[in-house]
Formats: sequence, structure tokens, C-alpha cells
Amino acid sequence: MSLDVRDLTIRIDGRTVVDGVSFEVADGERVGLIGESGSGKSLTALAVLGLLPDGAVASGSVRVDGTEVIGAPDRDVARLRGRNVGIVFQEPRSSLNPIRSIGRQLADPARRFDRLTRRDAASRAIELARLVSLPEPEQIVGRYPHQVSGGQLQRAAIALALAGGPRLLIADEPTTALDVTIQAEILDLFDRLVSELDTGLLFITHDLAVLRRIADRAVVLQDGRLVEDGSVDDLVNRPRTELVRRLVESARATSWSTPTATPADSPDDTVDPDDRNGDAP
Ligand SMILES: Nc1ncnc2c1ncn2[C@@H]1O[C@H](COP(=O)(O)OP(=O)(O)OP(=O)(O)O)[C@@H](O)[C@H]1O
Repeated sequence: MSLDVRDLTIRIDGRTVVDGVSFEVADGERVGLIGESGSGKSLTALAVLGLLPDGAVASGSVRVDGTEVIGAPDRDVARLRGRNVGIVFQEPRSSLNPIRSIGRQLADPARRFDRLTRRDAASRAIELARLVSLPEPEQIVGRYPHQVSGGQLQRAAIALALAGGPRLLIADEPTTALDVTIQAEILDLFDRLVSELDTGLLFITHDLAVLRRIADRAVVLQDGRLVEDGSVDDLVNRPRTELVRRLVESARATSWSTPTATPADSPDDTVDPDDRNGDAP
């Protein structure tokens, strides 16, 4: 089991912002965490990584590859980050250091975890750049974050999240800050990478259309509570709560605006569970 969250509760300044949430991500499984703004998605992800803000107190259990995170010493949790679980944030600039070249940053995990020589780690950095389809990998590793486009920087951030060979990737709204056409490319990239590497995925979004393209199962949060979970197809076709009905409506209103949507994906489309990739006939 890549991730096992049991009865996770997070309090900030006496306010309960995540309330008794439980879910799992099996090895290689793709799970979405969906909900409106402020529902507790990001804090749940940060709790998994032991990165809760000051003043936040978590209880319950979060196991990453069998290792308990809640209450564990910082040093032990830090060891899990990068090696067992990688994270991609909405804003790639929060993952990358502006004053170090992309290649140096991609090489760090290889040096730290695998004790590779500087030269071998530099080759690993180029391989990682190639893995995420960055153009001209040999050259791009020499550039600094401000010298590449937003989409390229998000690719680099994904490469960095994968550099330590984690069994679980957490993506927190990783396409929200990008242009619509780039969003489609980045979703395709996640799709390909988690298949190729057989990595588990916890994908956070407020957009059911995005979720339908990338996840098999979803956990729905509302005001910090889990209100629905199940297969994405079931959520879409048989929503049980008003919230999920609303999410379905808003995804339809934007014609399931997965950016690669074909003209056939009209707002009147009946929802076809096999059409998650937006390539329905
Ligand atoms: N550092 C903090 N201090 C105080 N309250 C916080 C802090 N971070 C988050 N919260 C509160 O916790 C609740 C859940 O926040 P969280 O960021 O997890 O929501 P979210 O579902 O990820 O929202 P969004 O989609 O807007 O990122 C919100 O009410 C938020 O205001």
C-alpha cells in the first residue's frame, strides 16, 4: 500500500479543518482528491508529507509505504520525501530554486539517495529531463528556472518529484496555473509517467473534468469531511451528494473542458465513462 490515511484530523488555531478523513492509494493506483476551495485538500496532502504549517496539529494515522508519518520525528519524515513520495505543486516555482540550474537540482536526489558521482548524477539529470519530454535535454539542464517557459518549468518540477524514484506521486492542482493548451500536455505527461513507472498517484483538483482524465477513483472532501468516494465513473454517473452533482454540472458546463476535448464533446454530451481521455469518437 503506497498510502494509507486513517481518521486524519487537522486542527489549526482550535479550528478543525480536516475531520476524520480516511482513504488509501494502492500501489500504482490513481486516486483523485476533489473538493471546492478550502475543503482541506492541500492540508491533507501536506500532512502526508509532514509539511503542515506552523500551528497545525494532525492526529490519526498516515502511513507512507507502511511508515507512520503522524508524530514521527522530522528527520524520519524528511527521509520519506523524495524517496517514497514526490510532490508537484500548482506553481512550479515553489519546487525549484531560482538560483541553481535545472540540471543541478535534478541531479541532487541521485547524489543524495544513490550516492552517484557528480558526473553520473549529471547524466541522470539529462535522463530525467528526457523522461518528462523537455526539449533538448542536454542543453536545458544548463538553464535556470527563469530561462524556461511555465510549461517547461512544470515538467522540470515533475522530473524533480520523480528523481528519487518514489512509489507515490502527489500532484496538487498541477495544471491550474498553466495555459489551457499546456494543461492538456501536462495531464498527458502525468498519464504517461504513472503508467510507465507504475507509480501511485494522488491528484488534487477542484475540477471533475480534469479528474476524469487522470484518476480511476476519487475521494470527495467538503468542509474538511469525506462526503463521497468511489470510482470516478460512479461519481460522474451516480452522484450521491449535492456537491458532486454541482461538480458534474460545472464540468459539463465547460463541455468537460479537458483541453484536448474534441468537437464531439459538446455540453449536451451524455457522460461516457470510457471517454476519460477526451478522445471520444
Ligand atoms: N496556514 C494556515 N493557517 C490557517 N488556516 C489555514 C492554513 N492553511 C489552510 N488553512 C485553512 O484550512 C482550510 C483548508 O485549507 P486547504 O488549503 O487544505 O483547502 P483546499 O481544499 O486545498 O483549498 P484550495 O483549493 O483553495 O487550495 C481552509 O479553511 C483554510 O483557510
